[in-house]
Amino acid sequence: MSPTNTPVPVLAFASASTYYCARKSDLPVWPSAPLVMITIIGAYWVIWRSWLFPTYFSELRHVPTVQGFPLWGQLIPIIFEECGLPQRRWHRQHGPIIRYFFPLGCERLSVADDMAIRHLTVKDPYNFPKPLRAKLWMVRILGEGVLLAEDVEHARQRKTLNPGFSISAIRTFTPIFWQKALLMADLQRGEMEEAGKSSISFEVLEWLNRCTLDIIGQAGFGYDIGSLEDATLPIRHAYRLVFNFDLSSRVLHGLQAFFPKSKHIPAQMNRDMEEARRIIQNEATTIINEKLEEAEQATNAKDVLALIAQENLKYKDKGEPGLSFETMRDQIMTFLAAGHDTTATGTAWTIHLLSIHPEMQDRLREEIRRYMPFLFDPTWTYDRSMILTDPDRLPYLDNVCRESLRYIPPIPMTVRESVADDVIEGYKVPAKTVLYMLANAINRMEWFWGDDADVFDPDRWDNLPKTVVPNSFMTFLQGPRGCLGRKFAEVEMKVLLCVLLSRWKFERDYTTEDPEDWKMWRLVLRPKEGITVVATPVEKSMFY
Ligand code: HEM
Repeated sequence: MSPTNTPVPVLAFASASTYYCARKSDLPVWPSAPLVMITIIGAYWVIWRSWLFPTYFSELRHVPTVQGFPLWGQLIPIIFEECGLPQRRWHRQHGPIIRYFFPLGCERLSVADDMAIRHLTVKDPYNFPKPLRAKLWMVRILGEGVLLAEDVEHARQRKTLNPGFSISAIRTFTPIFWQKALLMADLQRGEMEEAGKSSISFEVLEWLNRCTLDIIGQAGFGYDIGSLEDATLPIRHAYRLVFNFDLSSRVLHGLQAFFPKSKHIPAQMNRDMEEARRIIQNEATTIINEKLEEAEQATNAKDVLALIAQENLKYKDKGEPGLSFETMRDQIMTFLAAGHDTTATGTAWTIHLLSIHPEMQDRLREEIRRYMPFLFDPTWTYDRSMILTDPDRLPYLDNVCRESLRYIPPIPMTVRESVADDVIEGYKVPAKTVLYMLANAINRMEWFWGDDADVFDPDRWDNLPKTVVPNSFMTFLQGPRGCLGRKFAEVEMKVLLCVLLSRWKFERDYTTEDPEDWKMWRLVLRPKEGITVVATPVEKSMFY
């Protein structure tokens, strides 16, 4: 029985009592009848949603449940705490599969169990697509590319794009990572010299966002966005608008998850999102106009645009119409967003963690010096043929990156909704159940990571407990819907850290708020005011 349907016996009871009351008390049937009826149905609905349904009728009633009143559910901690933090606590109290409530008694499941995660991500991923409501919110900025496609269409797009993310393809992109990272470091140095100081305080997330945006532009589409050289470009402005964290924006974003139509309310946040969407769409259109022809000629190229162009030609060769302009544009929008903010946020959080763990920072810098001494030589210029610039050779760097991505996952959660009835780890899960996999909870569960799950410790990766399985680390999700750009992001992040740490020693800027105090979720988990660090040159000679 659906909780939203008022059962026929209740309607019959309400009508009969309405009629009886009106007759008994000599009241006119209008307007007393409708009032009595509404009162009875309302009372019944409240009792049904808050008690009868969740306790006695719901097919999910056997799932361990977080205490609270289902009518308003656990909305307050979910809204006011960091994304994933309440669920981390509830999983610790109630186990790896839990039920909690959104307002009006809407049930939600959160899974942090290896087999259950495997079920959702590998065994039956297409029975658990992203809910329409979540998509409607994301589509404005991401376009309808591979991230939001489902089922056969998703499998087709993924197959087209896969070659662009193979190890050999990433190797061809690595020189771009180095060139842009070195350009960023040079520009930072210029800023310090201009200020005439011996150290500088800068917001590292903004720098990294510009750098990774330029990287995805060049590596993904052979297009020079140039946001490192010009911080005021409209495209950067657009992404800044998306991350506006003032109170009214947060409330409206929350509202849109429930009422998508609220995007038409003439509020500042809706105007900002529309402006951002327009700018990002324009940028994607420019990329197609300027680069598609070139990409069509580059038959051996593996960047995203070349792969889309080749697919387009394949259709045309078969006499079919080919991909629509909107399909290509939306795919570019997807990669522009998914391919830059995530890595920038992950790298910025790593810089923050290293700034509050100076001994780890020193150790990492010494490793970089040992493997890549040329980075500390002011006369060195990048040479793309240098095998020594492979950042995967540095074991401690690998540990630091993994641990930072475990400890603060840039995408803290993913949401799914079942299409058909299913059984997950013995629990019957009816169609239309909304389920969460929260990396920000799963990555910290003691049953995977041990008692020190909440400690930031890169060395753990040298000696993982046997309980750690692939699904204990959900930063990139898993399975056919897992992050397509995982290897791309991992190498990019390492290159960025090699360059930044060989140039700068980072300390936390205690004149600013602790970024860990207020992490906000909007596509990624980012600090409200960015991450400001005090940077001092490692080698004076690097700065002339
Ligand atoms: C540290 C950086 C990154 C993290 C933590 C990350 C994380 C994720 C996660 C969790 C998902 C699954 C989202 C969901 O389905 O709910 C995802 C999907 C995706 N990511 Fe990443 N990502 C990162 C970097 C990148 C980069 C650099 C690219 C592209 C160059 C990229 C491209 C994609 C794409 C295309 C998908 C959609 C995959 C699909 O649905 O088949 N990501 N990413």
